[in-house]
Amino acid sequence: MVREFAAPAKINLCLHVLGRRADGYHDLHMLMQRVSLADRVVIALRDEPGVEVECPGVDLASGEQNIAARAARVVLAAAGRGLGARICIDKRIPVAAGLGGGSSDAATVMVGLNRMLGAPLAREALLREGARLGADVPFFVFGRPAWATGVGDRLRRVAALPPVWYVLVNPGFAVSTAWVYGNLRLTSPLDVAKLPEFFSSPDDLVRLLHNDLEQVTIARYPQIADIKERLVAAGALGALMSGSGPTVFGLFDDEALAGAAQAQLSRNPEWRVFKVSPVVDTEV
Ligand SMILES: C[C@@](CO)(OP(=O)(O)O)[C@H](O)COP(=O)(O)OP(=O)(O)OC[C@H]1O[C@@H](n2ccc(N)nc2=O)[C@H](O)[C@@H]1O
Ligand SMILES: Nc1ncnc2c1ncn2[C@@H]1O[C@H](COP(=O)(O)OP(=O)(O)O)[C@@H](O)[C@H]1O
Repeated sequence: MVREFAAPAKINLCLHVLGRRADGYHDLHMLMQRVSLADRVVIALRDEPGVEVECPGVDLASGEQNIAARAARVVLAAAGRGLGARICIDKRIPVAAGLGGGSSDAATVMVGLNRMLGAPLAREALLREGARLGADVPFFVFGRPAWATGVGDRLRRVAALPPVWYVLVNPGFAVSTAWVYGNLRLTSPLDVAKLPEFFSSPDDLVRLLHNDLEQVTIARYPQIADIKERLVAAGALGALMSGSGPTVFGLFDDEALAGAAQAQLSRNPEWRVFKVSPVVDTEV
């Protein structure tokens, strides 16, 4: 049996760091949304045990170090039928970019393989096992826009978000999430009660845009501030670094303007620029 799935990227519309925990991780308060830039994941079931992963054309680990392999192993073990899997990932999401590509691949493999094997894991188990693979994996299993708290593993539905377009600009270098958290200087935490719950217009989203990880990342990579300015000059209502960066997204309420901004920013040959829209909900 062979199946193909889309593994979408995410953006963090807001990311507030509440504090450092005893285990070294940070408690967060985020609004997260999946967008239409996606890796293509092909899963083939095999009669013999073992997992193989390849990501053609990308300098990424293909064995056990690939998070998609670890995700597959969890589901195959739960099925307990001595089966294996071969996974091929067409990486379209830039790697180590703040777009959650690895986490999305892992969640997509867990959910997809689980379905192919007759659902040995219930939704709660997928969320729990996903959290063991990476802090962002449960959000992708969740399958809809969400408020994410804890390390990103506690998820709560958000009322419908307004239709908008985003232009993603990736400057072409990778940033390590662990490095960003490790160099963070914590400021006074946010009063979460002040965050809005309902978003009826694009302006409501613009008011939310905030990322506590921006300062440390921009201090090392000033190009990120430059990209933000260019997106706003090209007509974005607001622009923000996503997650630990370095990808920046601009928020547009007009698709043609977003298209023009994409064309304009694509003139820089070092940048990868994508025009995307929010992904429709897909609950497991
Ligand atoms: C910043 C965010 C925002 O969505 O995403 P990215 O920008 O990386 O996609 C996440 O918090 C990233 O989540 P994820 O990339 O899954 O993190 P993990 O692999 O579990 O952790 C990598 C390292 O980051 C640090 N870490 C991660 C999450 C967190 N809440 N606090 C942390 O301090 C830890 O040092 C950990 O060892
Ligand atoms: N399938 C995968 N896709 C991307 N990165 C992966 C994958 N498997 C393991 N990794 C590792 O995870 C790290 C984080 O990658 P990624 O999820 O793309 O970034 P981010 O955490 O910024 O969203 C990479 O540096 C890479 O070495």
